Amino acid sequence: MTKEFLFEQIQQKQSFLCVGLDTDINKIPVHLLELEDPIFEFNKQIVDATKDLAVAYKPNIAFYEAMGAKGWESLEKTIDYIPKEIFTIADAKRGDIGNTSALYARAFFENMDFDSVTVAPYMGSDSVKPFLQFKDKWVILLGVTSNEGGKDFQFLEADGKPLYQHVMATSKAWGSDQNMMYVVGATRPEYLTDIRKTIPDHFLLVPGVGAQGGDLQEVCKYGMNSQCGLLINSTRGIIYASNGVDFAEKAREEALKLQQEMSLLVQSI
Ligand SMILES: O=c1ccn([C@@H]2O[C@H](COP(=O)(O)O)[C@@H](O)[C@H]2O)c(=O)[nH]1
Repeated sequence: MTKEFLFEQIQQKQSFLCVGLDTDINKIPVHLLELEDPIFEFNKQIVDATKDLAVAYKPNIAFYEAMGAKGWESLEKTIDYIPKEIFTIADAKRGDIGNTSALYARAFFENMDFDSVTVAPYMGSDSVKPFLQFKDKWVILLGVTSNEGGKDFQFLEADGKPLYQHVMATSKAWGSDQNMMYVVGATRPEYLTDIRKTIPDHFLLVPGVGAQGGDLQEVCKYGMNSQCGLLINSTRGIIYASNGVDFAEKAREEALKLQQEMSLLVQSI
């Protein structure tokens, strides 16, 4: 998917919501467990209930890998089911020596038809560049993560700048704002002004709204750009709003609350 198309979708839907699909067999409603593929059935109903409100879906690969071969099957069916105009993110946090990264890239971009994959920058350029060889596919590089432990390394100073700034300033030359995005946690909006000085035009994937307590307005105040520039992810706050038979309906209600807030913000661009 191109950046222009993504922005068109944001304008059309008045939304920059990314719904996380971290589907945990132990958390889904019990009535689904008697079905052949409960994980896929859950995802299908979440997608059906939210697809007019979301511009992206983000399955976290851990939730599928943990289920073995059956989990990969549910993931493949989910990706095939999501409408093509919706941006898909394999939240896999991959990255390895070049020839290994090339195979990770094939797994998500050729074997499965994801639009993007999250990649950890720690192993440097040759671990990231193989993911950038695919037309209209995206790398989403970890920048400033939302978790408490993110501060263990990401803010350490080198040459007067925090490590995450080195990551962004160096890596942006490996691709462009047409094939790279960065993860910036919603729990750390105070870094967005500085981040926008380094990468004014790139899209940011922002997890941490909802269950982790990140604030949508704060993120938008400092992180939005003229093409929106943000994909805001909420997972547990949406998909586990209820664990009863009304789970999809309640998920829609939560997604709608965020979309309505986003609509006003899109209009202000
Ligand atoms: O810095 C990061 C990077 C990734 N994540 C992932 O996003 C979702 C968040 O889920 P919530 O339920 O909305 O908290 C999840 O898949 C994380 O692994 C992140 O939270 N922070």
